[in-house]
Amino acid sequence: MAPADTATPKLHASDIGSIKAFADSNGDSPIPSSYYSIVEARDDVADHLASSFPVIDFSLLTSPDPLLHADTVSQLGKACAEWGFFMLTNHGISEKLMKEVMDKSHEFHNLPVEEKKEFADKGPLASIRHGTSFYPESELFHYWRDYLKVMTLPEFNFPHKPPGFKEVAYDYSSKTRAVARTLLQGISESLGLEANAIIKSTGFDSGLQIFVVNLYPPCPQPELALGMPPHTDHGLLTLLYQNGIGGLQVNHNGRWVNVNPLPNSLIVNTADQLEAVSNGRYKSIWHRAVLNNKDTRLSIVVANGPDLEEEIAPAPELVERGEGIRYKKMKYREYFSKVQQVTRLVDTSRLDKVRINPQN
Ligand SMILES: O=C(O)CCC(=O)C(=O)O
Ligand SMILES: [Fe+2]
Repeated sequence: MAPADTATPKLHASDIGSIKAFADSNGDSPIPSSYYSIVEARDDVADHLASSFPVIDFSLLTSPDPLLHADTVSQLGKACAEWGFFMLTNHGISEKLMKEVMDKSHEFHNLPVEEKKEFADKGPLASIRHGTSFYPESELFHYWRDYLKVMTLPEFNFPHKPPGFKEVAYDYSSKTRAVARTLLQGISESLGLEANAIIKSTGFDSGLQIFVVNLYPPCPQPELALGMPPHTDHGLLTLLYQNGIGGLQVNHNGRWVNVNPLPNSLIVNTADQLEAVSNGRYKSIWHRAVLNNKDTRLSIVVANGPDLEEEIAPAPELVERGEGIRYKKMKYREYFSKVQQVTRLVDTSRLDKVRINPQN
């Protein structure tokens, strides 16, 4: 007798190489069972919470009016403490640049598979990595997503095709870095620290930046698969921009919430190193990407981290004022390479590697 899943063979992501190429040829046929990730409950979305998702107006944070600035700093602190995520408006990055970087990112993923082979993922510290799923070699099931990940800082690297991509990506990476730097100043202030405290203690000005383009093709059975599993980001601050198609869900007090950003806004989240630096006041929040069966979704994610050689630890002022030290000191390079080895992100937190009391 034929096995029950004959119609949905257990294809391995590494054999597929690109889920976009696979989806293009698969049409509306059932998806391979190796992409089923239904163990992660999908019916618990709390839509009534979406309207309370925080919004921060960047132009008020940079306002010369001290009252407007102080008020925005306190909103920023509240957003980081309560959600660990917020939508950033009026960030000053032009619509033209955002459109260009999105168009070129899409063009990259649309290049024939052969043309992208030279960028195939050769491990976490490679400067340019193109691949599919999340950790295709070791994960329990695969994810309906292709990626391009490029280290754009401390040195700028970038694929040389399609023409013009490198130039707009350079511009976008620099501008988002400046926005992240200003946000870190506001976040420092919101913790009662000197504005440059986090920038200095994490070596931010010689820090890591990774530019990621995620592409999620339409999935004929979106209720069975995920684009990205629940995870936290490893750096300090992540800035996400999507092509108008929803899919990001944020875990808020145990419930999944759909994020519906305004056009041209950025979605920002506090990541693992910020949780450690803030001694746990600002948590690194779990998020995931869900799929749809109509539209290709792209997200451009710029992850901003510390200097790889810097030892990251809670700010001493917070430890003295608070409940004692809650995170161990760890060099960012060590943390970065450790988290790349985590395979079962569903039930383990990367931060348990540095949490002094993993219950916290
Ligand atoms: O595409 C998304 O909405 C999520 C992407 C993400 O979380 C990541 O790249 O770390
Ligand atoms: Fe993420």
